[in-house]
Amino acid sequence: MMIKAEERNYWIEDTGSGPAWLLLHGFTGSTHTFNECLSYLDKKCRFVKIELPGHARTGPVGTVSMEKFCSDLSVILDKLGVEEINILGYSLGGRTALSFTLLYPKRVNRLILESASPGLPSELERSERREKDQRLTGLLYQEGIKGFVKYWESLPLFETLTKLPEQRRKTIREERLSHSVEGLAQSLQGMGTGSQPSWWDKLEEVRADVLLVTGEEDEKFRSINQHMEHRLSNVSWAEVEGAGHTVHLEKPRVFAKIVEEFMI
Ligand SMILES: C=C(O[C@H]1C=C[C@H](C(=O)CCC(=O)O)[C@@H](C(=O)O)[C@@H]1O)C(=O)O
Repeated sequence: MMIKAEERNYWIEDTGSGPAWLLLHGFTGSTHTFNECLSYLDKKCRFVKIELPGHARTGPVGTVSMEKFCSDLSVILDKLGVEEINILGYSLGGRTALSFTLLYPKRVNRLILESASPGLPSELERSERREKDQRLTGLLYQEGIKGFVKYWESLPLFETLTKLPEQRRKTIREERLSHSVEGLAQSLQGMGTGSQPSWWDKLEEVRADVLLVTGEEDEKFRSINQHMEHRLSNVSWAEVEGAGHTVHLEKPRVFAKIVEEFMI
């Protein structure tokens, strides 16, 4: 269903009953992203899935900053009658989950951050990342969605996905191809890693119980999460053997077990 927040309409799926969990996909993802791993969950939960600005059925809604999206999310949760929520976020969705937790601390109970970061610590790094994402936007417009996805799939960060059976890779590719150039460009500009605030100096303020999940073969985000762990108070960290950045797709059963053990 579509739910309006200010002048933006978001695609939302609200299913099940029990403790409410908000599921936030990564860049080029959709509400389908966690479907396989959730199929291995026994625990009954209410799942609220949303397609982030610029993605899939939400589509291009203008350039939405991380803070503005979190404000929209609070409106959407109000409209769904959800006061307190638990959040599972992957990559971009993890950065978004952490942002919402810090901006609306009374609303978040438990937080699972898969392959996520609190942003970039210095303005120089953020500026350099914004320039990099601007070049990525140029590639989007130059090559179109098919050419962009071909490039995106080839990034070293996703090398471990090549081990998946072709049919699984085809499904992931179809999800990445389901977005518009304009939508992904707006996502990069508004909610890109270099566009959001750095939360590094605020991690100790997080009161929610946090579970960090990284793939053992994702060196970059293992290192980031090592630093995050030192700054978070109520935190545990699961490193998944034989997985890279996209743990929930590479090891869906293992990921589901880790998540289920953290859910209450
Ligand atoms: C390539 C880098 O950064 C991107 C990597 C992961 C994030 C993501 O959401 C990818 C989801 C996916 O394709 O499965 C993305 C983000 O946080 O927006 C980053 O731009 C990198 O080397 O840091």
